Amino acid sequence: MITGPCLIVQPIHAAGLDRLRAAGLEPRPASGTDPETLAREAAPCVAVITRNTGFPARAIAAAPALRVIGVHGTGTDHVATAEATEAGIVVVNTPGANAVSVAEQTLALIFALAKALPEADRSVRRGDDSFKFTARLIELAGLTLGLVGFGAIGQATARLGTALGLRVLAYGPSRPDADFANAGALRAPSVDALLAEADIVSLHVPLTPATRGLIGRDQLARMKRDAFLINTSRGGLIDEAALVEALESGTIAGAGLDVFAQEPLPADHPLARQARAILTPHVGGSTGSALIRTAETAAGRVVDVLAGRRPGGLVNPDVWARRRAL
Ligand SMILES: NC(=O)c1ccc[n+]([C@@H]2O[C@H](COP(=O)([O-])OP(=O)(O)OC[C@H]3O[C@@H](n4cnc5c(N)ncnc54)[C@H](O)[C@@H]3O)[C@@H](O)[C@H]2O)c1
Ligand SMILES: O=C(O)[C@H](O)COP(=O)(O)O
Repeated sequence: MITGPCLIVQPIHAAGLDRLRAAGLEPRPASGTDPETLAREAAPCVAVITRNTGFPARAIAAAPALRVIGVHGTGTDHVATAEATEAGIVVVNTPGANAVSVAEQTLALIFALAKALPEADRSVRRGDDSFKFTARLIELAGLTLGLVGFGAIGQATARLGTALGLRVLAYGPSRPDADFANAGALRAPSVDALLAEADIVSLHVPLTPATRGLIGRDQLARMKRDAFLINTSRGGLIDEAALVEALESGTIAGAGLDVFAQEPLPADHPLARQARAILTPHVGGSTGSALIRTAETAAGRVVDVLAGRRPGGLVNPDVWARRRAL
């Protein structure tokens, strides 16, 4: 029987909490997400489950009993994995658990831009039919969708795109040809080639030192003037000041963003004033089914680690042999 408290940094679906309780753990919701609160509340815990606010080095240092950090989701850029590894703490995530939902969110942002959904909705509510006659909406079939990153979400997005009649071009140098063939995508030789050719550019790479600022002023200038940029991955992939400038000057036609360098996006942020941008608050994985899958998978992997079973989704596999003992 496993016992001990598991800090829940941000709310997760009850299915995950039930899984922890069934194994003997006591889920404890954190009362805040600042490093000081997390350090204080993680101190007695054997496990932590975190969402995209992450788990900082300071909290790791303050938690001598901590054995495992479960990441609710795929991206681990926000977790102090190097410090966890150093301390012998296992980090697990849930790749793929929310991939289809994020691909659907990507398509939702594309549709919202192409069909001007916010503007259309507002015009109806005003009782004003002028939009019907001024609207110049976009037919997607036949356009080129360019995907930067071709893992679980990139491939799921490609399948949805090809079903709509989009021509899908993808950049994923480490992926085998079979992934492209199975998803109906063409291989792009470089990010620059993809930027020049795509009518819609969508980002699906993790945030790492190599991908931070991947899309800056130069890359935006390479895009077509009537192209859209979509980001459901991480805000840090885009130089947001350059994006604001590109939207204001008409260098690109619009942006659909689910993620931001700072979350929540401050209400007075220049992106929040862009008429050519559609913004959602990091909800790509927040469908009912993805939330259940992600919470159950994260909780199940935390329980596996504490029970001594090698879990799926090991982020720091090297630590397994020298993990902290219970
Ligand atoms: N908005 C949301 O709620 C949400 C939900 C899930 C994931 N995400 C984000 O989406 C990202 C992608 O998720 P995924 O499930 O597709 O992950 P994945 O690991 O399956 O795929 C990522 C792909 O990017 C590739 N890659 C890494 N660096 C690259 C580079 N410089 N150039 C080209 N390719 C590169 C990897 O090799 C991999 O194939 C996650 O890292 C996460 O940050 C956001
Ligand atoms: O990387 C991911 O999977 C998402 O960013 C998950 O974020 P969430 O747990 O806050 O939904």
